[in-house]
Amino acid sequence: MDSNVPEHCPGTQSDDAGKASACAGCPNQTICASGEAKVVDPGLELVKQSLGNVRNKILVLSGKGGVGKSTITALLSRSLALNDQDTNVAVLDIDICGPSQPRVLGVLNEQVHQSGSGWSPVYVEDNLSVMSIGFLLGSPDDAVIWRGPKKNGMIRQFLSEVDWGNLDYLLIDTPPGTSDEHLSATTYLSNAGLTGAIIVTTPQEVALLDVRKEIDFCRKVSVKVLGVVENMALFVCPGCKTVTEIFPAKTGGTKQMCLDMEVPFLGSLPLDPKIARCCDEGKDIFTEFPDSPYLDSLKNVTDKIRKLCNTS
Ligand SMILES: Nc1ncnc2c1ncn2[C@@H]1O[C@H](COP(=O)(O)OP(=O)(O)OP(=O)(O)O)[C@@H](O)[C@H]1O
Repeated sequence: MDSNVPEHCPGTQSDDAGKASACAGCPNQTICASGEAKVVDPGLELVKQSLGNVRNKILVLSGKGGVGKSTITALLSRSLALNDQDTNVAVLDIDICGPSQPRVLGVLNEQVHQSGSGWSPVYVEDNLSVMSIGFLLGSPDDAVIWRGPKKNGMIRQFLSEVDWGNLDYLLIDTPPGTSDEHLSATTYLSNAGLTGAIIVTTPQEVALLDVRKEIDFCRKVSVKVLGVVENMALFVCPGCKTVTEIFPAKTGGTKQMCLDMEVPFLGSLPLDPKIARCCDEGKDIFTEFPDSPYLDSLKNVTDKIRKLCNTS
């Protein structure tokens, strides 16, 4: 991080830039107060250059927390990478306050290294890498309490200073909702050619309400919605095989919401306790439980996303 940024910096784009009490003593105070810093963020060009060899850049979003966004990001990355050893996939975790990719992808104790060409991501497989603020924290229990400009700086660094190499897919795991992280990421990525966003939800009404807001956000910032993935829709009892709807849909569920909002429905994934266990332990469900019905559904979702990317 740029250590010269004051902790409560209002940000170069703010009307208070250079004028807030936090700006006192900052080396950029004069340029910020003059309004010159507001004009062009040099990070935009840096990110564009850095991601020049990344074919598909996909944001993974959710309206609510806990609907399975990080899990789907991780498993989708494994699924894309597994399909073809020549397909290079990476995950960027910009959930700065709750990074979970190092744990879910089983690389919790790894460290990132800095080289002449930038930060090297951590490799989960030969063709699957991950970068997360989780690797930079002293301990997984450390809280990150940052204001918007500092988060923006971190995201810019992640997007412009990681040596990803040639990538077919970069999946970006975000925090829930529409906050500073989303605005930063969409600004930098749109300029660098963002393929689109995948939105994750459960069929629960409260989650679907928030998905509508997420779709609205995408439209306002001109991000294409590749589609919506429904998670934890059904539970098949491993003993008696009874199928239970965990969150019964009262107003038509995710499919109907997709029709109403005119966005593609990418598929439905079941609730499977093996998923939760594998993700908590950082194990790979593809090798641990290759017969899990979850994986069949995930494969269908992956195929649809691959097709959407090849055509977009
Ligand atoms: N299909 C599933 N079956 C069983 N458990 C699941 C499934 N999907 C996710 N989970 C579990 O649900 C919990 C929440 O998932 P996850 O952390 O991916 O959600 P999230 O939307 O990323 O949350 P947040 O945005 O708050 O970080 C995790 O314990 C995860 O293992």
